Amino acid sequence: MSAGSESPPATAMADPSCPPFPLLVEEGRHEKHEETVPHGGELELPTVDLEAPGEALAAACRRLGVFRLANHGVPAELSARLFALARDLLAGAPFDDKQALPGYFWGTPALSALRVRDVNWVEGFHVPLLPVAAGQQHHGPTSTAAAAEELGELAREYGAHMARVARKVFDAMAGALGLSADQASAYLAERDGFVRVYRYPPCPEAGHLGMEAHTDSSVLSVINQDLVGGLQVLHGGAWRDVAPGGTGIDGTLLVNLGDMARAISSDAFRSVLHRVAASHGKERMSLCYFAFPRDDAVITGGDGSRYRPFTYAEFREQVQADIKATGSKIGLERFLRH
Ligand SMILES: O=C(O)CCC(=O)C(=O)O
Ligand SMILES: [Fe+2]
Repeated sequence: MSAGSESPPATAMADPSCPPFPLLVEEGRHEKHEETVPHGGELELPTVDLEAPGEALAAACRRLGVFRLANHGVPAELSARLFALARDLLAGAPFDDKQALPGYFWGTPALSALRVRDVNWVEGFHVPLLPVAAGQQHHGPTSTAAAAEELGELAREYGAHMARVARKVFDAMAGALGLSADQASAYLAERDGFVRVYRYPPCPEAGHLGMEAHTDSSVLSVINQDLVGGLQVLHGGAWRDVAPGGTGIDGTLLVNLGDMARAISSDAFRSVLHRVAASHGKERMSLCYFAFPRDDAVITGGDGSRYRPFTYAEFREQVQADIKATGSKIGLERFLRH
Protein backbone atom coordinates (compact mmCIF):
# COMPACT_ATOMS: atom_id res chain seq x y z
CA MET A 1 0.00 0.00 0.00
CA SER A 2 1.30 3.45 -0.73
CA ALA A 3 2.22 5.54 2.29
CA GLY A 4 0.04 8.36 1.00
CA SER A 5 -3.10 6.42 1.82
CA GLU A 6 -2.12 6.03 5.49
CA SER A 7 -2.44 8.78 8.10
CA PRO A 8 -1.59 12.20 6.67
CA PRO A 9 2.12 12.98 6.86
CA ALA A 10 3.56 15.87 8.83
CA THR A 11 5.01 18.64 6.72
CA ALA A 12 8.17 20.68 7.10
CA MET A 13 6.93 24.26 7.07
CA ALA A 14 9.23 26.13 9.48
CA ASP A 15 10.89 27.97 6.58
CA PRO A 16 8.23 29.96 4.66
CA SER A 17 10.16 29.52 1.39
CA CYS A 18 10.00 25.74 1.74
CA PRO A 19 7.35 23.79 -0.20
CA PRO A 20 5.09 21.58 1.94
CA PHE A 21 7.27 18.48 1.62
CA PRO A 22 5.78 15.60 3.60
CA LEU A 23 7.95 14.20 6.40
CA LEU A 24 8.14 10.53 7.26
CA VAL A 25 6.82 10.42 10.81
CA GLU A 26 5.80 6.88 11.63
CA GLU A 27 7.99 4.61 13.74
CA GLY A 28 9.87 2.03 11.73
CA ARG A 29 9.43 3.78 8.41
CA HIS A 30 13.17 4.37 8.07
CA GLU A 31 13.90 0.69 8.46
CA LYS A 32 11.35 -0.13 5.82
CA HIS A 33 13.15 2.09 3.32
CA GLU A 34 16.66 1.23 4.36
CA GLU A 35 19.23 1.10 1.57
CA THR A 36 19.65 -2.23 -0.11
CA VAL A 37 22.30 -0.95 -2.52
CA PRO A 38 25.65 -0.33 -0.79
CA HIS A 39 27.39 3.02 -0.79
CA GLY A 40 30.85 2.90 -2.31
CA GLY A 41 32.37 6.35 -1.70
CA GLU A 42 33.54 8.78 -4.32
CA LEU A 43 33.83 7.84 -8.00
CA GLU A 44 36.75 9.37 -9.88
CA LEU A 45 35.50 10.60 -13.24
CA PRO A 46 37.56 11.17 -16.38
CA THR A 47 37.91 14.74 -17.63
CA VAL A 48 37.36 15.46 -21.32
CA ASP A 49 38.74 18.62 -22.92
CA LEU A 50 36.00 20.08 -25.13
CA GLU A 51 38.60 21.57 -27.48
CA ALA A 52 40.39 18.21 -27.86
CA PRO A 53 37.95 15.45 -26.93
CA GLY A 54 39.93 12.72 -28.72
CA GLU A 55 39.59 9.14 -27.54
CA ALA A 56 38.82 10.19 -23.98
CA LEU A 57 35.26 11.19 -24.83
CA ALA A 58 34.25 7.94 -26.56
CA ALA A 59 35.97 5.90 -23.84
CA ALA A 60 34.04 7.74 -21.11
CA CYS A 61 30.75 7.27 -23.00
CA ARG A 62 31.40 3.54 -23.29
CA ARG A 63 32.70 2.90 -19.79
CA LEU A 64 30.67 5.24 -17.58
CA GLY A 65 28.20 7.43 -19.47
CA VAL A 66 29.26 10.38 -17.36
CA PHE A 67 32.37 12.57 -17.40
CA ARG A 68 33.72 15.96 -16.49
CA LEU A 69 34.10 18.57 -19.19
CA ALA A 70 36.92 21.11 -19.12
CA ASN A 71 37.67 24.01 -21.46
CA HIS A 72 33.96 24.50 -22.13
CA GLY A 73 34.07 28.27 -22.50
CA VAL A 74 31.06 28.99 -20.29
CA PRO A 75 31.88 32.24 -18.47
CA ALA A 76 32.31 31.53 -14.76
CA GLU A 77 30.75 34.90 -14.06
CA LEU A 78 27.54 33.93 -15.93
CA SER A 79 27.14 30.70 -13.95
CA ALA A 80 27.84 32.56 -10.71
CA ARG A 81 25.19 35.19 -11.49
CA LEU A 82 22.62 32.54 -12.36
CA PHE A 83 23.37 30.56 -9.19
CA ALA A 84 23.10 33.71 -7.06
CA LEU A 85 19.86 34.93 -8.63
CA ALA A 86 18.28 31.49 -8.37
CA ARG A 87 19.32 31.11 -4.74
CA ASP A 88 17.98 34.56 -3.81
CA LEU A 89 14.65 33.86 -5.49
CA LEU A 90 14.13 30.25 -4.42
CA ALA A 91 15.38 30.59 -0.85
CA GLY A 92 14.11 34.13 -0.33
CA ALA A 93 10.55 34.22 -1.62
CA PRO A 94 7.61 32.66 0.22
CA PHE A 95 6.38 29.39 -1.26
CA ASP A 96 2.99 30.87 -2.24
CA ASP A 97 4.65 33.61 -4.31
CA LYS A 98 6.91 31.15 -6.08
CA GLN A 99 4.03 28.84 -6.85
CA ALA A 100 2.37 31.60 -8.86
CA LEU A 101 5.40 31.95 -11.16
CA PRO A 102 5.55 30.26 -14.57
CA GLY A 103 7.88 27.26 -14.66
CA TYR A 104 8.04 26.80 -10.88
CA PHE A 105 7.80 23.20 -9.60
CA TRP A 106 8.53 21.26 -6.41
CA GLY A 107 8.56 17.62 -5.31
CA THR A 108 7.90 14.87 -7.74
CA PRO A 109 6.77 15.65 -11.29
CA ALA A 110 4.39 12.68 -10.97
CA LEU A 111 2.15 14.41 -8.45
CA SER A 112 -0.85 12.50 -9.70
CA ALA A 113 0.80 9.35 -8.35
CA LEU A 114 2.11 10.94 -5.14
CA ARG A 115 3.47 8.50 -2.62
CA VAL A 116 5.27 9.85 0.43
CA ARG A 117 8.57 8.09 -0.17
CA ASP A 118 8.63 9.32 -3.77
CA VAL A 119 8.61 13.01 -2.98
CA ASN A 120 11.77 14.59 -4.27
CA TRP A 121 13.17 17.12 -1.81
CA VAL A 122 13.73 19.69 -4.52
CA GLU A 123 12.18 22.77 -6.07
CA GLY A 124 13.09 24.84 -9.07
CA PHE A 125 12.29 26.50 -12.34
CA HIS A 126 11.89 24.90 -15.73
CA VAL A 127 13.16 27.27 -18.45
CA PRO A 128 12.77 26.34 -22.13
CA LEU A 129 15.50 27.80 -24.33
CA LEU A 130 13.07 28.96 -26.98
CA PRO A 131 11.71 32.40 -26.04
CA VAL A 132 8.33 32.28 -24.31
CA ALA A 133 5.43 33.61 -26.43
CA ALA A 134 4.45 37.14 -25.38
CA GLY A 135 1.03 36.11 -24.06
CA GLN A 136 2.58 33.53 -21.71
CA GLN A 137 5.02 35.92 -20.11
CA HIS A 138 4.43 36.86 -16.53
CA HIS A 139 3.74 40.54 -16.07
CA GLY A 140 3.03 40.59 -12.37
CA PRO A 141 3.84 43.78 -10.49
CA THR A 142 5.81 42.15 -7.66
CA SER A 143 9.56 42.13 -7.23
CA THR A 144 9.38 38.32 -7.12
CA ALA A 145 7.86 38.28 -10.62
CA ALA A 146 10.53 40.71 -11.85
CA ALA A 147 13.27 38.52 -10.37
CA ALA A 148 11.72 35.47 -12.04
CA GLU A 149 11.77 37.21 -15.41
CA GLU A 150 15.41 38.15 -14.92
CA LEU A 151 16.14 34.56 -13.96
CA GLY A 152 14.47 33.34 -17.16
CA GLU A 153 16.56 35.69 -19.29
CA LEU A 154 19.79 34.69 -17.60
CA ALA A 155 18.92 30.98 -17.82
CA ARG A 156 18.35 31.37 -21.57
CA GLU A 157 21.70 33.12 -21.96
CA TYR A 158 23.29 30.26 -20.03
CA GLY A 159 21.26 27.81 -22.15
CA ALA A 160 22.70 29.23 -25.37
CA HIS A 161 26.15 28.26 -24.06
CA MET A 162 24.81 24.85 -23.15
CA ALA A 163 23.46 24.36 -26.69
CA ARG A 164 26.90 25.21 -28.08
CA VAL A 165 28.59 22.80 -25.68
CA ALA A 166 26.05 20.03 -26.37
CA ARG A 167 26.51 20.32 -30.14
CA LYS A 168 30.27 20.07 -29.81
CA VAL A 169 30.11 17.09 -27.46
CA PHE A 170 27.53 15.36 -29.63
CA ASP A 171 29.47 15.87 -32.85
CA ALA A 172 32.37 14.07 -31.21
CA MET A 173 30.03 11.28 -30.06
CA ALA A 174 28.54 11.07 -33.58
CA GLY A 175 32.04 10.80 -35.04
CA ALA A 176 32.88 7.93 -32.70
CA LEU A 177 29.65 6.14 -33.69
CA GLY A 178 30.06 6.81 -37.41
CA LEU A 179 26.70 8.60 -37.71
CA SER A 180 25.81 10.36 -40.96
CA ALA A 181 25.53 14.17 -41.07
CA ASP A 182 21.71 13.84 -41.25
CA GLN A 183 21.63 11.62 -38.17
CA ALA A 184 23.99 13.92 -36.28
CA SER A 185 21.63 16.79 -37.01
CA ALA A 186 18.32 14.98 -36.24
CA TYR A 187 19.51 13.23 -33.10
CA LEU A 188 20.30 16.44 -31.24
CA ALA A 189 17.96 19.45 -31.29
CA GLU A 190 20.18 21.39 -28.95
CA ARG A 191 18.31 24.69 -29.23
CA ASP A 192 15.01 23.05 -28.23
CA GLY A 193 16.45 21.87 -24.94
CA PHE A 194 15.70 23.34 -21.54
CA VAL A 195 17.44 24.45 -18.39
CA ARG A 196 16.29 23.44 -14.94
CA VAL A 197 17.45 25.51 -12.02
CA TYR A 198 17.24 23.36 -8.89
CA ARG A 199 17.32 24.15 -5.21
CA TYR A 200 17.52 21.22 -2.80
CA PRO A 201 16.45 22.80 0.51
CA PRO A 202 18.00 21.45 3.71
CA CYS A 203 16.01 18.41 4.79
CA PRO A 204 15.41 18.05 8.56
CA GLU A 205 15.26 14.27 8.44
CA ALA A 206 17.44 11.42 7.15
CA GLY A 207 16.14 8.92 4.62
CA HIS A 208 14.97 11.32 1.92
CA LEU A 209 16.17 11.81 -1.60
CA GLY A 210 16.51 15.15 -3.32
CA MET A 211 15.82 13.33 -6.56
CA GLU A 212 14.99 9.66 -6.87
CA ALA A 213 17.07 7.25 -8.97
CA HIS A 214 16.53 7.64 -12.69
CA THR A 215 18.18 7.77 -16.07
CA ASP A 216 17.69 10.93 -18.11
CA SER A 217 15.51 10.70 -21.22
CA SER A 218 17.81 13.12 -23.02
CA VAL A 219 20.59 12.52 -25.49
CA LEU A 220 22.86 14.30 -23.08
CA SER A 221 22.50 16.44 -20.00
CA VAL A 222 24.96 18.98 -18.64
CA ILE A 223 25.06 19.44 -14.87
CA ASN A 224 26.64 22.39 -13.11
CA GLN A 225 26.54 21.73 -9.38
CA ASP A 226 27.62 23.95 -6.52
CA LEU A 227 30.08 22.83 -3.87
CA VAL A 228 27.63 21.06 -1.55
CA GLY A 229 27.59 17.62 -3.22
CA GLY A 230 24.90 14.95 -3.12
CA LEU A 231 24.87 13.65 -6.69
CA GLN A 232 25.42 9.89 -6.85
CA VAL A 233 25.72 7.44 -9.73
CA LEU A 234 25.23 3.69 -9.65
CA HIS A 235 28.51 2.08 -10.57
CA GLY A 236 29.65 -1.49 -9.96
CA GLY A 237 26.52 -2.23 -7.92
CA ALA A 238 27.04 0.65 -5.47
CA TRP A 239 25.99 4.28 -5.17
CA ARG A 240 29.09 6.42 -5.72
CA ASP A 241 29.43 10.13 -4.95
CA VAL A 242 30.18 12.54 -7.75
CA ALA A 243 32.19 15.28 -6.06
CA PRO A 244 31.63 18.89 -7.13
CA GLY A 245 34.05 19.87 -9.88
CA GLY A 246 34.81 23.27 -8.43
CA THR A 247 33.39 26.57 -9.54
CA GLY A 248 35.08 29.59 -11.05
CA ILE A 249 37.35 29.74 -14.05
CA ASP A 250 38.71 26.19 -13.67
CA GLY A 251 35.36 24.65 -12.85
CA THR A 252 34.37 21.66 -14.92
CA LEU A 253 30.86 20.76 -15.98
CA LEU A 254 29.42 17.25 -15.80
CA VAL A 255 28.09 15.58 -18.93
CA ASN A 256 25.63 12.78 -18.36
CA LEU A 257 24.38 10.62 -21.24
CA GLY A 258 20.67 9.90 -21.40
CA ASP A 259 18.51 7.09 -22.78
CA MET A 260 18.66 8.47 -26.32
CA ALA A 261 22.47 8.25 -26.43
CA ARG A 262 22.16 4.65 -25.31
CA ALA A 263 19.54 3.84 -27.97
CA ILE A 264 21.32 5.45 -30.92
CA SER A 265 24.56 3.68 -29.97
CA SER A 266 22.79 0.33 -29.59
CA ASP A 267 23.90 0.15 -25.95
CA ALA A 268 27.55 0.93 -26.73
CA PHE A 269 27.22 4.16 -24.76
CA ARG A 270 25.90 4.05 -21.21
CA SER A 271 23.11 6.00 -19.61
CA VAL A 272 23.88 5.81 -15.94
CA LEU A 273 21.32 5.52 -13.14
CA HIS A 274 21.79 8.50 -10.84
CA ARG A 275 20.10 10.26 -7.93
CA VAL A 276 20.59 13.15 -5.54
CA ALA A 277 20.73 12.62 -1.78
CA ALA A 278 18.67 15.19 0.10
CA SER A 279 20.78 17.92 1.63
CA HIS A 280 20.93 18.06 5.41
CA GLY A 281 22.97 20.93 6.81
CA LYS A 282 23.11 23.05 3.67
CA GLU A 283 20.91 23.71 0.70
CA ARG A 284 22.26 22.54 -2.64
CA MET A 285 21.86 24.29 -6.00
CA SER A 286 22.42 22.93 -9.49
CA LEU A 287 21.89 24.16 -13.04
CA CYS A 288 20.97 21.37 -15.44
CA TYR A 289 20.53 21.46 -19.19
CA PHE A 290 18.85 18.69 -21.19
CA ALA A 291 19.04 18.17 -24.95
CA PHE A 292 16.80 15.81 -26.90
CA PRO A 293 16.50 14.55 -30.45
CA ARG A 294 14.13 16.25 -32.86
CA ASP A 295 10.58 15.05 -32.20
CA ASP A 296 10.32 13.31 -35.56
CA ALA A 297 13.81 11.78 -35.47
CA VAL A 298 13.60 8.02 -35.88
CA ILE A 299 15.86 6.60 -33.22
CA THR A 300 17.58 3.47 -34.38
CA GLY A 301 20.78 1.80 -33.35
CA GLY A 302 20.76 -0.30 -36.53
CA ASP A 303 19.67 -3.86 -37.31
CA GLY A 304 21.53 -5.38 -34.39
CA SER A 305 19.94 -3.08 -31.84
CA ARG A 306 17.85 -4.49 -28.99
CA TYR A 307 15.40 -1.62 -29.55
CA ARG A 308 12.89 -1.27 -32.33
CA PRO A 309 13.02 2.02 -34.25
CA PHE A 310 10.90 4.71 -32.60
CA THR A 311 10.52 8.46 -32.81
CA TYR A 312 11.55 10.62 -29.91
CA ALA A 313 7.95 11.93 -29.69
CA GLU A 314 6.78 8.32 -29.20
CA PHE A 315 9.32 7.79 -26.43
CA ARG A 316 8.34 10.96 -24.59
CA GLU A 317 4.64 10.12 -24.75
CA GLN A 318 5.28 6.60 -23.44
CA VAL A 319 7.34 7.95 -20.53
CA GLN A 320 4.59 10.41 -19.62
CA ALA A 321 1.90 7.71 -19.82
CA ASP A 322 3.95 5.34 -17.62
CA ILE A 323 4.62 8.03 -15.01
CA LYS A 324 0.94 8.88 -14.90
CA ALA A 325 -0.09 5.24 -14.54
CA THR A 326 2.58 3.93 -12.18
CA GLY A 327 4.48 6.90 -10.71
CA SER A 328 7.71 5.80 -12.41
CA LYS A 329 9.36 5.92 -15.77
CA ILE A 330 9.92 2.59 -17.51
CA GLY A 331 11.99 4.00 -20.36
CA LEU A 332 13.86 2.06 -23.03
CA GLU A 333 12.61 -1.34 -21.88
CA ARG A 334 9.31 -0.35 -23.47
CA PHE A 335 10.99 -0.29 -26.87
CA LEU A 336 12.75 -3.65 -26.79
CA ARG A 337 12.24 -5.78 -29.90
CA HIS A 338 10.08 -8.79 -29.23
O1 LIG B 1 20.73 18.24 -9.54
C1 LIG B 1 21.48 17.44 -10.08
O2 LIG B 1 22.71 17.46 -9.89
C2 LIG B 1 20.97 16.35 -10.99
C3 LIG B 1 19.55 16.49 -11.41
C4 LIG B 1 19.10 15.39 -12.33
O3 LIG B 1 19.62 14.31 -12.33
C5 LIG B 1 18.00 15.62 -13.29
O4 LIG B 1 17.35 16.67 -13.24
O5 LIG B 1 17.75 14.76 -14.14
FE1 LIG C 1 19.05 13.23 -14.09
